[in-house]
Amino acid sequence: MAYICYMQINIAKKVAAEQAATYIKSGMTLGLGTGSTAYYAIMRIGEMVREGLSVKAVATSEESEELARAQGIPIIPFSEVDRIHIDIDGADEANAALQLIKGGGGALLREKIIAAASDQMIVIADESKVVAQLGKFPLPVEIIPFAYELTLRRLHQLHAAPALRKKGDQYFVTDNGNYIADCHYERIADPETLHAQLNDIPGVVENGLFIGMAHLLIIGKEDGTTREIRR
Ligand SMILES: O=C[C@H](O)[C@H](O)[C@H](O)COP(=O)(O)O
Repeated sequence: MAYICYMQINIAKKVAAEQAATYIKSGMTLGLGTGSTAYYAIMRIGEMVREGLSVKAVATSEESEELARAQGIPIIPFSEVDRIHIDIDGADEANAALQLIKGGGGALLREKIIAAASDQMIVIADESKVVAQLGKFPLPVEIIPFAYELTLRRLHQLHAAPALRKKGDQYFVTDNGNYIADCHYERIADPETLHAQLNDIPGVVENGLFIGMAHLLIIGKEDGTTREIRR
């Protein structure tokens, strides 16, 4: 996924991202998400920095870090992070309880570490991401390459119908050097239980269910308006 490909403006994603940016204040440390919606947030924060906003940031992926630096957003090492005030990130699916599926771009592990360390996680999405029940979007599960065949077997036992993600004719490799198994559930009736079952498998590093992490969901619409759901 290269940010350079977002040439055609997506109004719904852009307005959600820009609304999220209104919560940012000078002096804050920010978490910067990954993906085509987070892209608009990083671009807006870059503009705000150039207009005089004073913030520091950490990024959830190499590509978001690169984009942020190019936009003039100061990126700090984690050793210098005291607290992260606001994390702004996208989602592949979100329900009304603000439970999420993330990791469509493969950044779920770093995204979850940063979301968990943030005072507030703001999720930005267009309307197509809002669902009654999670699961139609294949759930990304990050697994280590060692003995991945055995880990996939364990995922099969959880009825995940896992498919190892590919990039061209190679396996997709995350920023952490791991693989992604996309798990096809169609409907996830009990996200909490599944989250625990997946992370209990040796070889699974993390899964893309984000439960109890998001505080605010900002939904952007094509007509340029936004709607907010708070937890
Ligand atoms: O790994 C990627 C992230 O979880 C993204 O935030 C998620 O896939 C949503 O991406 P997008 O905004 O491009 O739909």
